[in-house]
Amino acid sequence: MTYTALDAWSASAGIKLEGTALEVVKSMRSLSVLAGPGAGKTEILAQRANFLLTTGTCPPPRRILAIAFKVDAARNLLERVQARCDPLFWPRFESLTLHSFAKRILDQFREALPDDERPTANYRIFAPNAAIWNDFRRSVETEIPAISGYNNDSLSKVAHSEPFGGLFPDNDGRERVRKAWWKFCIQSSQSSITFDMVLLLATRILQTQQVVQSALRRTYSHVFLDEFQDVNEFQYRLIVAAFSGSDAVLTGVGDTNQAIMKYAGALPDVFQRLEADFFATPRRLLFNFRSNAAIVGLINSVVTLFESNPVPTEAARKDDPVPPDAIEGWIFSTREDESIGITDFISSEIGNGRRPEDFVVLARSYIGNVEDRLRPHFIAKGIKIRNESRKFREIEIQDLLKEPAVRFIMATLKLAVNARFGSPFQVCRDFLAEFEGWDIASERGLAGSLSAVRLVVDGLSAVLSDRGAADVAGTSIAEAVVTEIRKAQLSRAYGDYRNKDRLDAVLAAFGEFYDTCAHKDETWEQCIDAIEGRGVVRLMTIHKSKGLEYHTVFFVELNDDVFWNSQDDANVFLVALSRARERVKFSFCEDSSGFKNVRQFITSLENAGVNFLRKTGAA
Ligand SMILES: Nc1ncnc2c1ncn2[C@@H]1O[C@H](COP(=O)(O)OP(=O)(O)OP(=O)(O)O)[C@@H](O)[C@H]1O
Repeated sequence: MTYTALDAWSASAGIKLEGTALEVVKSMRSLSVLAGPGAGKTEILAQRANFLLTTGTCPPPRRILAIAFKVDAARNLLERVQARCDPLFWPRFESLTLHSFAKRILDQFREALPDDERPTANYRIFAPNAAIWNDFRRSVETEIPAISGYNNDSLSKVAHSEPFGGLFPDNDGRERVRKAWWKFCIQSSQSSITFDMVLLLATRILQTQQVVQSALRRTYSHVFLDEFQDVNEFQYRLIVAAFSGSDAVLTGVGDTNQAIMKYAGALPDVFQRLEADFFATPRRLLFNFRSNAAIVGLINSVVTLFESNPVPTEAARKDDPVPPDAIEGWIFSTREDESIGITDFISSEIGNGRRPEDFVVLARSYIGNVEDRLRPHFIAKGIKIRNESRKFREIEIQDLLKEPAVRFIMATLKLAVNARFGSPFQVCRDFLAEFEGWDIASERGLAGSLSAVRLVVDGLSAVLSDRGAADVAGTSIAEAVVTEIRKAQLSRAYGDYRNKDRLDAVLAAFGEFYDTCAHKDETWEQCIDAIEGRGVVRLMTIHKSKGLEYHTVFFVELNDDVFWNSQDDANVFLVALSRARERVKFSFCEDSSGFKNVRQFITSLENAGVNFLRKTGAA
């Protein structure tokens, strides 16, 4: 293996790395990096992985572990590393969510737990609802009469508090409740445990089993913590148990303005803790690579509405041209006028060569209502629109497409109909190699995965038998790709699918969603584009826009004073605002019930440089 000399290493084409960004990429010590939206946090981690692997700074057999807090963030980072790094190197880069990291420890070392804390091998993960808390109360009310004094919230706190007798004295009533909950979850023929319990158990294993802890520490020389602002206490403790006091170099990256998870208990001082516990040096990235100068200016002004001493970001694209309507507010008399106005605007932009997928319409909630209002106008103009929150079998489209089973089906389908968008061969091969445990860096693994790809594609082609997309049912495609054997493999590879109903629901949802995308007289390519959202204008809630970027962002339905009452809401709004590359439009309607509450917000936007126009429905 040939390594690049440290000072001969350079960033991938098109990526500008200077100053602090370059220092972060090449750092030999732990860092805690704060950066605003669009600062290139994900890109910097991808470049850092490339640097560490290709220069031999992370030497084999040691690996890099990247921990993210959402499945798509973990996948996005892995894809960027794969795209920028030679296949000789990137297999030593692992990108996991913290949950899957914890689950992996639990699954491998479950046996090390004492009897009363050890879930059964076939344990399932659940989120307790009111009915389950009631069941629990009923099951222990004779033994612990005080249980009636606990509401669901306090029950959840006690149940998931510091376990194993660490927090409450033995004679404290709460300790009895906690123990009873663990017994309730663990001691049946199939244990049901919460995600928090998975984290606690994995932490427990690392704290008590030195061999496991040392093996983990030997494996990883570098650890990335992406979206670190979202870490809560349990999650942080797992990271401490895994790596505190080791030689691992940690890189924690995050953005306090994007702390979307505050409601889930994210730690406000998590960066300071990283600095104290891991001797991480603080760094700040001040550029925004995504948005043009007008939008960066707006973001900086809006931040001052919510924070007393914000650190402004600088537009890295300061020399790029800015469209005259880059930041604009629109006021319509009625919602009907608004729907016509937005549709006409997008339609004329598409007429000028912009793509439908360059636009997103964001609302805080009730996105289905927005869809109902816009759809007829979009149809009349021949533009496809998609509400990413629309559910099939309780799964939102946006989440459905991220499901491993669906990504595997889509890659196979593309190969079968010869639609090459998005490296389907590589995706399909990697899935199959993962299912079979093949190492594609080895000759045997590569040959095995190639013939497996051929086999699965041939199997699907036989089912399609030269028919058009609309003549094949979505369920037939799902069944042809995800056979019973593949189902078993998927459930081995992805903990979520261990619950058979869940995998079946994903496959059924895919089938139904496919059927809505396959139209008569359209080609396979059009069908695949419709599934993957090319050629469609998207609608989504602002929460779901995190991590994405669009040319033009419309905000609608911001007519809600509740929205501006908390720092969390402000953060969510800032995340959404920073999705825009070139243009942001804030649209308000006078006939919506919340309009009377947004005067102050409109004034603030005006003060921040947003030009408000009174609009009519007509183009
Ligand atoms: N150093 C760089 N040089 C040029 N372009 C860059 C650089 N870093 C990032 N970009 C581009 O800027 C955009 C934002 O980058 P990226 O998604 O990595 O930022 P982020 O900080 O992770 O974003 P966010 O947290 O707001 O979702 C992307 O289009 C990316 O390709």
